[in-house]
Amino acid sequence: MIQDATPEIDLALFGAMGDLAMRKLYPALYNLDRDGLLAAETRVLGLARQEIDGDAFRQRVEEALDKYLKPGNLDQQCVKRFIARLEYIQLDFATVEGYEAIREWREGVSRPMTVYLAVPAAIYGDICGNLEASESLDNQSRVVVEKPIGYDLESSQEINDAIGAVFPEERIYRIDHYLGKETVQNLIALRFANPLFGNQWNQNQISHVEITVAEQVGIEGRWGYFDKAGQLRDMVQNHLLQLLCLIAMDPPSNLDADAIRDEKVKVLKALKPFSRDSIGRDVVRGQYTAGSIDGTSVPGYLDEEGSDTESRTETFVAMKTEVANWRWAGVPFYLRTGKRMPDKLSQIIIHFRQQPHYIFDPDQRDLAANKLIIRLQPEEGIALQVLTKDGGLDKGMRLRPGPLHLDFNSAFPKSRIPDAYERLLLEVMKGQQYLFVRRDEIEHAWRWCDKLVAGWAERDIPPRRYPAGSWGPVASIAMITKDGRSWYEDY
Ligand SMILES: NC(=O)C1=CN([C@@H]2O[C@H](COP(=O)(O)OP(=O)(O)OC[C@H]3O[C@@H](n4cnc5c(N)ncnc54)[C@H](OP(=O)(O)O)[C@@H]3O)[C@@H](O)[C@H]2O)C=CC1
Ligand SMILES: O=C1O[C@H](COP(=O)(O)O)[C@@H](O)[C@H](O)[C@H]1O
Repeated sequence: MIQDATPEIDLALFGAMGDLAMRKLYPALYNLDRDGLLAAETRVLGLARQEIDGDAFRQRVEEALDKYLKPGNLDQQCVKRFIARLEYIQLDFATVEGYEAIREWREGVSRPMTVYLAVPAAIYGDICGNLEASESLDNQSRVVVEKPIGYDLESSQEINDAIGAVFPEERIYRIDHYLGKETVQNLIALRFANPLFGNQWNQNQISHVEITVAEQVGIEGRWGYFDKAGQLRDMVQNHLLQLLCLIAMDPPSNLDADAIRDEKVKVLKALKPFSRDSIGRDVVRGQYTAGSIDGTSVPGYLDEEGSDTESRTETFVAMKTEVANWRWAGVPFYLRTGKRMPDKLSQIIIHFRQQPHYIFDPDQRDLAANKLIIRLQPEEGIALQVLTKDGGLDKGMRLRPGPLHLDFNSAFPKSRIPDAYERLLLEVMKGQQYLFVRRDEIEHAWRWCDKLVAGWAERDIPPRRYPAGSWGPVASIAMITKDGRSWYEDY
């Protein structure tokens, strides 16, 4: 059944034959269609430079759905309905020639057009300029752009200027797909709907925060892109800093996009820059060497396809940082992300302070602090680790840590947890921007990262090696251990 809440749109998808489109966007659009969340008239125009016709394009998309959707979600009738929405135009995006075909596709149609740029950011400006020059846009058209926007502050400003010359900020949707993950939404609910947490959320009650985003994959054939970027630009500048902002921000006055984004910007501005000394002490860069993941041997970074054996690009970063404001002064935020780690795992751990006076067994003192464990993947859920009395007559007043657990899959068994791209595409269709990143957020994040990169270059700090399948260089463990703490390990 179509829910009339989703407005109809025309989606022009640049990069229609690329990895992102095949792996994420068509499956997400199909799932929305299957769940009755695509308006009947919504159409999708694939644009790419391959010389194929509409039928061959639809065939490729159908194969992608077969490959990337969970078998239980494939319903042949829905596949047929979804595929019938697709059309294809062959185009070289860099030149204006051929863009008139988009205008022709839109002739006689009044529904808004959304342009999705699933292409490298370096050609966002060309595409926006060509769309404008060919008069393919109107004053309702929106644009969706992917991360990373640029390589540093300067390049991101150039790209944002080029997009902004054609689209006003309120019609630009900058994707950070972590913001579409179910638990991230729940983080907002948890923090701002529950006084239990809202009132404890500060340096008086929280001792430190951990954010781990571990990936099992390596660079997946993306050497050309990744070796120029590295894990700091690929993951920290966007996903980890966005998570940090959602944890650290003050309550917004309402759920409007700008109210939320204003608060996130304040956090980014308050992030302490690293000094020459603290870079060596509080940041660890790593690069994986050959190893094994789930019992399968995998090559080291320098042996990946297309590699340059001299590369010093990092595939792992761990750091201790701080948000220098009244709420968070003195509370370390430990961040860690890497490729080729033992598990795919994204989680945030909020470590609460211990009770001011402790009355239980001194041997158990280390247990005596609550932790809030916010799991983004693989199993989405939130658990509060509390201490209770260990059961049994022979145990006396022994404490036992255990979770008060909210596992979204078992708590809400009937509702499928949607992929981040489903949520984000739906919000674009509805014209809601609160899950998208504003220009100033991106630029403040780059400013902070650029200083770190400059510090690495100045101090000439090479990445430390870690075997694929490990939790990163030993130095990343030492970095937190010297504060008398450890990375949360209940994987
Ligand atoms: N893949 C992913 O998981 C993620 C991707 N992203 C971002 O999404 C965007 C797309 O990434 P991804 O799909 O992986 O990239 P791909 O290289 O797989 O796809 C990009 C597509 O754009 C096409 N293209 C590039 N230049 C032109 C041009 N001048 N004219 C016509 N077609 C052109 C390429 O065509 P051709 O093959 O002919 O060169 C290719 O099909 C990037 O900005 C990336 O950073 C962000 C997060 C995750
Ligand atoms: O943006 C990116 O994210 C993926 C990790 O996303 P996830 O949803 O699978 O956690 C990362 O592998 C990729 O390098 C990066 O560009």
